[in-house]
Amino acid sequence: MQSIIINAHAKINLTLYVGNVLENGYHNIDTVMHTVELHDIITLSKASRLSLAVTEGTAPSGEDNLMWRAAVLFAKEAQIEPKFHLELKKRIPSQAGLGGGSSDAAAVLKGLNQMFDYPLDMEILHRLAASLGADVPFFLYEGAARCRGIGTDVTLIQGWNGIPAIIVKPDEHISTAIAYAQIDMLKEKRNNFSDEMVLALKSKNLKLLQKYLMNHFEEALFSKHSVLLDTSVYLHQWGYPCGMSGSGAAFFILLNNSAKADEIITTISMDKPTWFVAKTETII
Ligand SMILES: C[C@@](CO)(OP(=O)(O)O)[C@H](O)COP(=O)(O)OP(=O)(O)OC[C@H]1O[C@@H](n2ccc(N)nc2=O)[C@H](O)[C@@H]1O
Ligand SMILES: Nc1ncnc2c1ncn2[C@@H]1O[C@H](COP(=O)(O)OP(=O)(O)O)[C@@H](O)[C@H]1O
Repeated sequence: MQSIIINAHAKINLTLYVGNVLENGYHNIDTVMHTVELHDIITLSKASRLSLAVTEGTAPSGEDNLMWRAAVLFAKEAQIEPKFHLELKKRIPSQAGLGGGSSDAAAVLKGLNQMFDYPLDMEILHRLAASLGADVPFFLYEGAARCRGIGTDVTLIQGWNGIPAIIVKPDEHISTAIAYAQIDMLKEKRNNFSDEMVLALKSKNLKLLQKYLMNHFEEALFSKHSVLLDTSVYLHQWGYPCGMSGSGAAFFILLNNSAKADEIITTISMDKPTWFVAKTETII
């Protein structure tokens, strides 16, 4: 196989409980993540050297791109020369809590493994993924999962395919590391509803899902970033399940009706012309 094209999907966090901080600065978390259809497009080709081109949208080029680091790690572990061309069409907004960079990195690991006829097993891929970022292992599996530890302990759960969704991102960028530091300042935190969220997905009950959405980054960041609080209030006006994804600044709305999603998107696009707004759906 000379080349391969892969869709690298975004994720949303339906729950995100942040617990204690570890000695290395990372935090224990408990999060229910779900893949959505919104995706970057990655093409991997055999070449004479390692190169990377971003041909649509904006993302770091060269070694600063997680895809590059994933390719180097893969080649070393598989004991082959890193001679690949990596092409990225970037459609997932960056620094948004949608895991775009992590998903791209996982797609490179999976794609190269397929291209070279599976030299690495899932356990090794998981280890390489975890060394690239706490969110990366989830994207090896996709669908729906409960992720614990620092996010790298992935348990697959029953997902809910095809919930119409809207992804919205105001003009704000939040660094994940800074967002975690803000959580350490919180005196009180909401309960962890991850057990309940697993059941809400299993029973495909949108009301239950709405009841149990939670994200500690909302509590930590809304008081410091008024744009985020304002966005949350604005998006809740329609009465559908709505929350911030990961460490922000993207939000999602989940609906029971695709036509209503179109209507809401038209309104948001008129009210907030500079925001990123996209219609998508959950996928498993
Ligand atoms: C918050 C979450 C929730 O899904 O997603 P995003 O909002 O970034 O999408 C993840 O935990 C982000 O995972 P990821 O983006 O892979 O994190 P990494 O690159 O490994 O780490 C970035 C920084 O976040 C902090 N970090 C990350 C994970 C974790 N469990 N505890 C942490 O404290 C560390 O300060 C680290 O230096
Ligand atoms: N392939 C990539 N796509 C996007 N960002 C990347 C990529 N590789 C590295 N990065 C870096 O990672 C940072 C976080 O990006 P991203 O993964 O989109 O954030 P988040 O996890 O918050 O959704 C970016 O600011 C960028 O500098």
